[in-house]
Amino acid sequence: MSNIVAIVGRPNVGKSTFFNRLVQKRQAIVDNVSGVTRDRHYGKSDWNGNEFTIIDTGGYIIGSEDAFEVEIRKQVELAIEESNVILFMVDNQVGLTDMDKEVAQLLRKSKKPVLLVVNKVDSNKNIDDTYEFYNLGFEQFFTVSSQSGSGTGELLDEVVTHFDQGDHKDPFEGLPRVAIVGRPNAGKSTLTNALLDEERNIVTDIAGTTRDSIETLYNKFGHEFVLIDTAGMRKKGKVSEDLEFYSVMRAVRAVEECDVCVLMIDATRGIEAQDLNILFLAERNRKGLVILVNKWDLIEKETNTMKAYEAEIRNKIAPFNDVPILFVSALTKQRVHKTVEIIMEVNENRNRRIKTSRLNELLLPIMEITPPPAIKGKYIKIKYVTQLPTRTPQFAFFANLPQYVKEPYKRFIENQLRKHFNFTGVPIEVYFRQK
Ligand SMILES: Nc1nc2c(ncn2[C@@H]2O[C@H](COP(=O)(O)OP(=O)(O)OP(=O)(O)O)[C@@H](O)[C@H]2O)c(=O)[nH]1
Ligand SMILES: Nc1nc2c(ncn2[C@@H]2O[C@H](COP(=O)(O)OP(=O)(O)OP(=O)(O)O)[C@@H](O)[C@H]2O)c(=O)[nH]1
Repeated sequence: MSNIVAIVGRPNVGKSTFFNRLVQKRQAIVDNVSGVTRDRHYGKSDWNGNEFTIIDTGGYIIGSEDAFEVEIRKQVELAIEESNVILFMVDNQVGLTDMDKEVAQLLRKSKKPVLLVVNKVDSNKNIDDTYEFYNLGFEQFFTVSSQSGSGTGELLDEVVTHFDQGDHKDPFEGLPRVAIVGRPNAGKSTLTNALLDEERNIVTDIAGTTRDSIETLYNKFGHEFVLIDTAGMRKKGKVSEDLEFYSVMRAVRAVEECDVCVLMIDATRGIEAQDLNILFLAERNRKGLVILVNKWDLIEKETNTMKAYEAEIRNKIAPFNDVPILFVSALTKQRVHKTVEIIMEVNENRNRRIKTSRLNELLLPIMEITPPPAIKGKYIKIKYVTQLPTRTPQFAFFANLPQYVKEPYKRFIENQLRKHFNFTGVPIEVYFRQK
């Protein structure tokens, strides 16, 4: 279940300052693990044990005031469609502006909770100035200082009360959940149709109870999974999709709700920055991943075309490149069945559990022959390994001096795990702990 909080508001009110405050601590840790550069629009945070995703919808508005009108409308529509709670931020130092009123107008259409956040209230003596914001017509408002952090706690206490508590019944409990994502026009709808259309009798559409996702059961040829499709992704043409940011934001919810993410690439365009953003999103969320190079029917083939294409992709997505890459045509249904098989295999890999005895038998001798390099004359001794009881593959290695084990050695270990067990398409994590 995903909980997504979106921050909207006119430029310069402090959205990214607030965003950074929330994601900072955690992001530093996550980035360290994956080596991925921080996305300035998307991050993870938590409050009292409630994990959530925070999206900063700002920062890309360029050009004239007219352009602003259009952009802010898109921002707000996206926030309404894709998030669970919306934070509408205004600036107490500047006071109430016409732009704020326009944003408020758009937000009134939302059925999702909107919390008005008056930012830059740096000291209590500014509180009196905030009352003009009552004119925006929101029942409740919160005063914060993104710079110092004051007021954040009270705001978050309220935010988490609006989260999906997961108390509704999932009719597809236990089945793998699959999201098809990719840039506009990559062929997502065509693939969905190819998978589902012809055998209508075994296709059921169930609109999400508290969410807006549409979930469709795929059950053919002995394979069963749930295709998830968010309402926002389905509505076509409502928002122009030319900006990199939008296609990523549209993918956020689908990626969070899935077990396996199918990333579709248009073969005629190749893998692009947006695709990599979605891929990192899946990796950071520890989801299974399958890459489909679609529209392969349009490519002129010579010897090695496929090989070269594949090599280029693997190079671009490194270091996480133990990922299935399939060349398909959703239109002619070429290799669509194979795609299903691979999705199921990746899901199986993601659930793979390896016995502690087997891990130790295999890895201890390898680590004996190739130990981590000694640091300042100190030798690192790894005593045993175990897979953690987590939902996705994570391994703990117990050692005398875990702090001395560096990234390259962790990579080496990860590669050994991948060499001996099938974890294709699955991010795995390796931790070193004190023993
Ligand atoms: N005094 C004060 N200044 C703040 C506070 N929060 C943000 N600022 C300042 O306000 C300015 C704008 O902040 P940003 O976080 O970049 O604003 P934004 O809403 O993300 O702006 P866009 O990226 O243009 O959408 C910066 O100079 C911040 O330092 C605050 O709580 N108090
Ligand atoms: N030649 C060829 N065309 C394809 C293939 N798959 C999709 N197309 C075409 O590409 C166009 C876009 O396909 P869609 O399935 O609508 O793409 P989408 O990813 O759902 O697009 P958005 O909804 O805009 O995000 C359509 O004209 C399809 O007919 C393919 O395998 N081969």
